[in-house]
Amino acid sequence: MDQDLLHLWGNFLSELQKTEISPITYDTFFKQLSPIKLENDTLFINTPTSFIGEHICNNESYHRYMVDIFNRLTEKNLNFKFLVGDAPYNSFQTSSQDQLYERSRLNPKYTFDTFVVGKSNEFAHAASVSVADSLEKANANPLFIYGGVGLGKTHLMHAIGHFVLDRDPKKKVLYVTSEQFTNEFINSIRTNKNEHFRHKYRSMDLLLIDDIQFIADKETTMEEFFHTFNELYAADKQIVLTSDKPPNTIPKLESRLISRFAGGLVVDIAPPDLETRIAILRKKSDAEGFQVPDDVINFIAEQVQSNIRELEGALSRVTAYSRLTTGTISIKTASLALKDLYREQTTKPITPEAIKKVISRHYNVSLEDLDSKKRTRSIAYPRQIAMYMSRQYTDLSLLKIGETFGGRDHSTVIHAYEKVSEDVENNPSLNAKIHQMIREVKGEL
Ligand SMILES: Nc1ncnc2c1ncn2[C@@H]1O[C@H](COP(=O)(O)OP(=O)(O)OP(=O)(O)O)[C@@H](O)[C@H]1O
Repeated sequence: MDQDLLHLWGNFLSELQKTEISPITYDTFFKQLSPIKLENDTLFINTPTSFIGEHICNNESYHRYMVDIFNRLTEKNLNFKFLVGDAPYNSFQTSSQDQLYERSRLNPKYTFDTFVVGKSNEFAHAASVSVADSLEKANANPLFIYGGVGLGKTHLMHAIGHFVLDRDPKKKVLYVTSEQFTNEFINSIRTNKNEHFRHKYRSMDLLLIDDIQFIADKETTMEEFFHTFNELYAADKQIVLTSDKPPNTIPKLESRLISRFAGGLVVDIAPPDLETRIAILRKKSDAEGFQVPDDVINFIAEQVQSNIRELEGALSRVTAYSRLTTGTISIKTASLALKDLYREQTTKPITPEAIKKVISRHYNVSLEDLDSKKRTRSIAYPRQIAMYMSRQYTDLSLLKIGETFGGRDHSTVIHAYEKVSEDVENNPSLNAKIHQMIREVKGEL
């Protein structure tokens, strides 16, 4: 086979693995493909079964990843034709609506319509809708969304972009990760195009920057971002940022940026509760046209608890596995499909009570003292760690956690969470200790 084509395909696969495509989806679908030939901007791809080709063609975000990555690698907008054996099977081409989204780098799948709202994300969702709906006013500027991996921050950010563009396609909207921002900035210096870079970013109506925590250790990029931010802010242009932590706990982030971020609207997304996970799976399976029985949806939702990206990956794996084996989706096929990935839930549930017991043992503090009003450091700090763990490892709201610690209010829990998050970042041994304690809570040690 053409070595250049093989090389291109290898680069595509390794780029794809850096995206949000889950390892399960990658193994189940993309790894099975192989390139045949590249002819007149059309890439012919072999798929072992029509199901795999169909699955990829019907999924707009997979399409987007393919278009984006090949565009970067070849500087061309390729079309793709899938073949099963030698028979033409299916193809997709880039439409003008796609081009608009492509300019803004928005994923067509991430809209408010496809976002399931539950207790864990309702505030972040409401804030995002309000920002999108009143763009001109830029009342909450910046909107800063933070939370753990795979919980929907990027999705909400894109949804804001879609809402704005659907209402007015002339608006200048741009989504970038902080890594892309950094790379473009560095390239602009290298190629003497810094003015162009500045003009591009500073003329946006809506700038969406994902994973902003990654610019914190890059001083010159941070400086550039600071000026971009100020200019957009002064012109009442909306900025939306996401991060894995709140602004004041991002290590090495300059204090002038912390105060600007905190001056906008800061909202968090927590891991979804069971009901929300079920609703997400139902919505995804309906959207993909999968007929998944309720008991299987419940089963998957119970297996995959903390991360929505993994939840989606598990659903894809179950449907693919069922179709390729028995042809029907049942609890039996689902548990076989997931058996290597998720051990049966034999661990104990994580609750504030169980956390307090472990903390009490490790720090030699009584359970009564953890709930008491005592503020000596030897009691207050273990209490703060227990609150942090309750926030980090359970679905409970701040209010509920406060209640279980002797009726404290939610701001005390936020304060404890932020303080301990910062300590965890700066102190690897505390981080390790918390991991060990959580394993004890789960009964694994
Ligand atoms: N509430 C939701 N409803 C429907 N789908 C969701 C929801 N939240 C997340 N998802 C889906 O889960 C996947 C991961 O979400 P997303 O990429 O937005 O997470 P993230 O918080 O930005 O993660 P990371 O920190 O890793 O970048 C996406 O496919 C997204 O569509």
